[in-house]
Amino acid sequence: KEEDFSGQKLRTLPSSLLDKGKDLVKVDLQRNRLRQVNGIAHLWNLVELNLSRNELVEFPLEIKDLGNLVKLYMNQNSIKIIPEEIFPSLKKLQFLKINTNRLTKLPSDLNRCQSLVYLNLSNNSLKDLQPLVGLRRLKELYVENNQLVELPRALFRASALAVLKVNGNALPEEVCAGGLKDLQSFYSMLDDSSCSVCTLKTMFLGATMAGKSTLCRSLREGEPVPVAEADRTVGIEICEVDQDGVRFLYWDFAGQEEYYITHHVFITPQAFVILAVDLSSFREKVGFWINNIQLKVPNSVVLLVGTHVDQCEVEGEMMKKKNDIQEKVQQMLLDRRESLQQQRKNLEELEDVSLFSEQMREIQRLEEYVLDLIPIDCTKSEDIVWLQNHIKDLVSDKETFPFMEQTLPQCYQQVESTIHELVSDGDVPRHIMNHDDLLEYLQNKHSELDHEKMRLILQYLHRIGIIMWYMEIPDLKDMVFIKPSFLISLFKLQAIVRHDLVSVLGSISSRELKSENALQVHRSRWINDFKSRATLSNVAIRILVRKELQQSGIDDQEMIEEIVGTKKKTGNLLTLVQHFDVCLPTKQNAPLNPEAQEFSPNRKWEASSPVVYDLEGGCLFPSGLTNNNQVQDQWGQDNLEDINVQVYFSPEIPHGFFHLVIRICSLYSTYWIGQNQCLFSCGSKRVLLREHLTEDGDQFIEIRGKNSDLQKMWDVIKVVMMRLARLVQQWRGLYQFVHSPCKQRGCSEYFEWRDWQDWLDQSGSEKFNVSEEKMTCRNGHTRRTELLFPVS
Ligand SMILES: Nc1nc2c(ncn2[C@@H]2O[C@H](COP(=O)(O)OP(=O)(O)OP(=O)(O)O)[C@@H](O)[C@H]2O)c(=O)[nH]1
Repeated sequence: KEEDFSGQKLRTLPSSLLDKGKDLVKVDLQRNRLRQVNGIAHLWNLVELNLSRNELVEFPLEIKDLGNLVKLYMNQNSIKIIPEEIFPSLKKLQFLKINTNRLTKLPSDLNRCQSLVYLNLSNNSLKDLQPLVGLRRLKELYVENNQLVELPRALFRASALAVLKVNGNALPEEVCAGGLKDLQSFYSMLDDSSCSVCTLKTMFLGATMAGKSTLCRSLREGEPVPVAEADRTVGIEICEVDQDGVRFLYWDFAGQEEYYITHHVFITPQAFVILAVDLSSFREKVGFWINNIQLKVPNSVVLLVGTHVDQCEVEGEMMKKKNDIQEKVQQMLLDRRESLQQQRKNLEELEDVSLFSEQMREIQRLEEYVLDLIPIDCTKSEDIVWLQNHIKDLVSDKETFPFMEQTLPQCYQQVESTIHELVSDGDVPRHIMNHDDLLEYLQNKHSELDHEKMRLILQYLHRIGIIMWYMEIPDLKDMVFIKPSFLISLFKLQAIVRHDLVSVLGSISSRELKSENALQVHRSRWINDFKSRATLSNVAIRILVRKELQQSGIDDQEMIEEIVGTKKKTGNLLTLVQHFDVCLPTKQNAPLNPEAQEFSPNRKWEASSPVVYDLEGGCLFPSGLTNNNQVQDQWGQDNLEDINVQVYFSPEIPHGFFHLVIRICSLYSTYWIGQNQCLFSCGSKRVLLREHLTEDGDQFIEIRGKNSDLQKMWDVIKVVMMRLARLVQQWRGLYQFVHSPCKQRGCSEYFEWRDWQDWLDQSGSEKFNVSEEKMTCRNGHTRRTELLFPVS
């Protein structure tokens, strides 16, 4: 009664299948090359049909005759249109997957398929979901990554709907992420009254001393504002400028290398980037910046602004430099486009192209937008005014900035004004407010907004940077930074993210040491630990932060304690930087206590003198590590029988990416970290992550496991790859390939992983698509498959 014809390169339905006629209830035809399924109507008793990952362009009309169908898989084809009059006949159909196709429109009678409970329409190009209104039993609906600008209100009134996923559409991000309830709240607010707003987050990026702060402040004032060299940006500075109906939120990023690792947190999609380039200097790495931006936010608009024109001494130097940079940028973009095209072509040439439809979509989505370089002299009024006008013209172009205008409920603005009033009234001296207090205050003024609605508004205000509220961090969710500049200045205060840390540590006075019961010897150890192991004791962090807070005039002890933390409780600030992966918590290993009382069941066990375990933890700053010695010592030699998976990144591994990868290791209790390697133990298994970077070559991260129990090792590798994949989602311009290298010494061949994304997707029903017992590489070396692939 069941037939499995999957993965057989079929182009038509075989007669051996069709002959079975009414006897069949379930057929699996996934991973073939079917463009039509003529004859399928013979199988009129079918209850489940899987046609996913084929080459269907048209939805087969004959499916209409399969009136007993309960489950239908049509995902990962190239279907463009579904004709009318199919779904009304499928009276029993409960489950339909038609995600990852090319649908632009749904048949208007889809809502007559009244048994539907599960419907997946993600990854298409749908603009309208009206045909879904009236599906009374629908419980789960997936419409992620389409082109929806609006959702029919009646959809939410369907009482059965319990899951609705709409990420990746032109709807406010936080609303989509929140799911059904939030969508309901949002639309009910929108129904009350709406307005359209133009907000543009503008980020100033570029090398240190390039003139970012000068540009930012001068554009804000409309005239040159000199910035003293001593007044370098630390962390990020934010300000707001209203110009001709457009609200610019300027984010001025610090250019020093120490801060790059915090950038990824604040660089958000749909932004305008002003990339400052010092034309009088020869150290500019424009390519580095553009690459970073492209990898993280491929759809942002980048304007290159060349500064210091007045300091280009030799005549013609400026033009030469400008042309040179522009040429290089053009070449870089061209290379990138070509490499994307090549990747696409490679995929298209593969035998079973349907397997790669998800990847193809990803590649097509990537595009870049870099505008010509504008040379200016930041000390000249007319240049600043000219740039201001130029930006004004640019942003008024809807093609360049399609995302700028959004329709939002009117109450969003009202709540924002209330918060501004609150801050300017000076009612709250602290810039930080307890979440419940803030909510109470706001609800007093806006009684029509319930908790849920207010939360959505606060989330929106957080996204655009008006307030900062990290509701996803348990330790911080009760706290709202109603003045984000304060948070940034905390980062600035954050004694620990700074370029001159060693000298700051050296300047800690005896009195300051005493406040934490520390001695001079401790101070020396902190300096040594930081220099040699990139680790800083929590005690030192507390001293530095307290000092900075006091220096900036904050004397509220309760608040200082909350931010700084105590021996028992981590301060807010540390929680924050750890959450942002700027540093990792480390435990200083306490030596085993030989006096410790042995544990035996049923006998009361008492801890030995707690003093032995009272060594305080610290923070590790991966960016400060300079070698891999410790990791190497622990790992020993590579072994030919190690499990070895290579995850390639195209076009390259982003700057600072490996520091985030390290985080994966730190989730296991025993781990060692080096400059570009990290190692962890999970039970008896050891797994090494190693970054391979060459300027011109392929860049990849190697995951290597010492071969103990194979199945268990693959399980651990799967966890690592899942975390890696989740991390990569933050770099929308990044593309991954996975290989297992041939295990023969000296052989450069490899085995390509195909279905690894499905393998990682725990909800995916498909298994890993390798069935042979042994695999042979192109050079003829044979190995057992389970050493190369996680065969289930
Ligand atoms: N003569 C001249 N000086 C400029 C120009 N642009 C910036 N400067 C000066 O260059 C120095 C560095 O400028 P900043 O704006 O602080 O540079 P930044 O990129 O913000 O630097 P970081 O904060 O370290 O990242 C300051 O002293 C500016 O006054 C320019 O076009 N001409």
